[in-house]
Amino acid sequence: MTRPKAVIIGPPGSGKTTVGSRLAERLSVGFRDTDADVEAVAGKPVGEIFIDEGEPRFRELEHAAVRTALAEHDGVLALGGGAVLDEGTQLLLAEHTVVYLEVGLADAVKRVGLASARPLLVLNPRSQLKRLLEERLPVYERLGTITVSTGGREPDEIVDQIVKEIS
Ligand SMILES: Nc1ncnc2c1ncn2[C@@H]1O[C@H](COP(=O)(O)OP(=O)(O)OP(=O)(O)O)[C@@H](O)[C@H]1O
Ligand SMILES: O=C(O)C1=C[C@@H](O)[C@@H](O)[C@H](O)C1
Ligand SMILES: [Mg+2]
Repeated sequence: MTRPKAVIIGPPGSGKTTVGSRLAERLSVGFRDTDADVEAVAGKPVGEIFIDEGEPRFRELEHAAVRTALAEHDGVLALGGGAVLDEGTQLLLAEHTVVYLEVGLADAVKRVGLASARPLLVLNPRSQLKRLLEERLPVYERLGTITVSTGGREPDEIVDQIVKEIS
């Protein structure tokens, strides 16, 4: 059965795209990101989907993208930051190697920057991120089969740890 070598989850700014793509290079496998898959299906960037069609529609498209990617991708798969909130997605993840990238509020704020392109963080990135972390941390913790701390660590060092833990 085809399945990803690793599925990467975590909050915005945890480094899912950055670390996930380097992990894929290191393992010589393909990298896929469900945010990009949703953008390809919708024909527009995530931010525009939120504005034109609303968050519930984005979440529907995202769940479909996760289901498809889990079934057909055999490399490294990064999920959008909020994908894990969907109960159907939580069930699908139960059979996978799920890497949770842990990040604290201060680092996440620094990494997403003040002028964020992320639709959920446009108004007040710090307070939005704080609320989002509080709400989601228990879910990330529960779903991660491997938890990797990213604070004060370079992406390549994080990749080293993941490679060790999944092999
Ligand atoms: N370990 C790290 N140390 C320092 N900066 C990092 C680290 N990981 C990622 N970054 C930087 O943080 C920013 C956000 O990273 P990235 O886009 O990979 O996060 P993400 O988890 O994919 O976010 P999103 O959920 O919004 O897609 C980028 O500018 C990236 O270069
Ligand atoms: O954390 C979230 O809810 C999001 C994270 C991004 O990856 C995108 O999926 C979108 O901006 C929503
Ligand atoms: Mg990303």
